[in-house]
Amino acid sequence: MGKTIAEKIFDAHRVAEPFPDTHVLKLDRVFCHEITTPIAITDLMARGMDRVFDPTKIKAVIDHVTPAKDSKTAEQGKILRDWARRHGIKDFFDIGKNGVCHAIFPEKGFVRPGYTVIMGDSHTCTHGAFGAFAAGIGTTDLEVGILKGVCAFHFPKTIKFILNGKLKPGVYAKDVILFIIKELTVNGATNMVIEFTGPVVDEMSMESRMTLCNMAIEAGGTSGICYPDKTTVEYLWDFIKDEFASKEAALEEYSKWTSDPDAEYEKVYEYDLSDLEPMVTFGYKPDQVKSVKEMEGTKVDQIYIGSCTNGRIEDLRIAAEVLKGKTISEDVRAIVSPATPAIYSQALKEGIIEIFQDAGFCVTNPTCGACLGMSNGVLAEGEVCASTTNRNFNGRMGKGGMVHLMSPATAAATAIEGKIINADLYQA
Ligand SMILES: CC(C)[C@H](C(=O)O)[C@@H](O)C(=O)O
Ligand code: SF4
Repeated sequence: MGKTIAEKIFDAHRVAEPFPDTHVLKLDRVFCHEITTPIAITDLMARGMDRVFDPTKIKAVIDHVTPAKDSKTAEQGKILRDWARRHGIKDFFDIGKNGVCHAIFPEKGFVRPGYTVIMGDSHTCTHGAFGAFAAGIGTTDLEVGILKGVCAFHFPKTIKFILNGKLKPGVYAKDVILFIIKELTVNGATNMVIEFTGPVVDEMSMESRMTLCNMAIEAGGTSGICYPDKTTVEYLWDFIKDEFASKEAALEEYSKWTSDPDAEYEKVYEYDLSDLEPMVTFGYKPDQVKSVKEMEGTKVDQIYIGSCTNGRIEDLRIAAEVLKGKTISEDVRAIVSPATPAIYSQALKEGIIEIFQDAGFCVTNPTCGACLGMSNGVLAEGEVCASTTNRNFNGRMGKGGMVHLMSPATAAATAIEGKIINADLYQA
């Protein structure tokens, strides 16, 4: 019987199987941010176990609320900062150099095909875009990961999506993943890995694959995963060129991280996405999804473009294309948060920041910011936000606020209209 990519990664990392269906895996990366890691650090200190397994495999960032907005968030940042210094964690990204964890860590080349990655953050599944097994975990697992460099998982039961056809212009990875979550429902992939395969994925950039994998958790998935290919090698090349004689050699090595044709799946879904329309959520659950056309005319108060889902350069380019030479409706306010300093700089160079500002957007520093309703764009009671983020839970961006999840193109068009609208009106 063949194996899935996740099973192969498990086989290559398993150090023990102490109980049936408990696979203890060696970790290649432990990622950390200032909301969840300080709890683990404080607990480890209290137990007299203030140690780390390998400072080169731990990467840390202050990203959720930065610059700090109050004493509590200042303290969280301080605990993480002091810990990184104390243990010689060189890859620690603080104010001025920091960005959203799931954008900055891949951008720095920290994720490779075949890796195991954990983080105390639910959207860690994003990194599966590189052909890695990447999972969000809780405080206890994080503590063990930091101390020992291992983590226990159940067998990676896998659901496979074969995405055929070619996306229409104006339809993006965000529309694809919203469609998939609608099909799966919010529990449809609980404790399972979601494999994204097929011509639609093959055509996607790494940025788009990250958008796809990012929302695997919104269907309950442990990790999203794409097979590494030429696009993966191109993206990583600057970081791996000393390891391989050529890109072809890298591709050959990474190709082992692919599922066998006779691998066993829990379920296989196959779709032709050639007719897929832009999608948007309408309720408080990410599986409450309709086409943008069905939701057209819904009034919004705020537009937010950013986050680990859609705050990358590709996303800003797409939104700027729609916004170029236009201004946002007088009835709304709009905020954009480039996900990392490198994305911000690139957007500046390309004139994208100017387009956003001329259109009337507020441009913030790289941060999770408004995404989780803790800073930089909290909604008031009863307000509605058109957002490129990944969660529309009740009150997510502010108590009593409502969020509609959509692509950067739809968000940009919605900013111009002040109501949800299909971006095709503004696209050449
Ligand atoms: C703060 C953190 C624990 C949380 C998560 O795990 O997802 C956050 O990133 C979010 O998106 O709500
Ligand atoms: S951008 Fe939003 S979803 Fe992503 S890690 Fe930050 S808070 Fe969580």
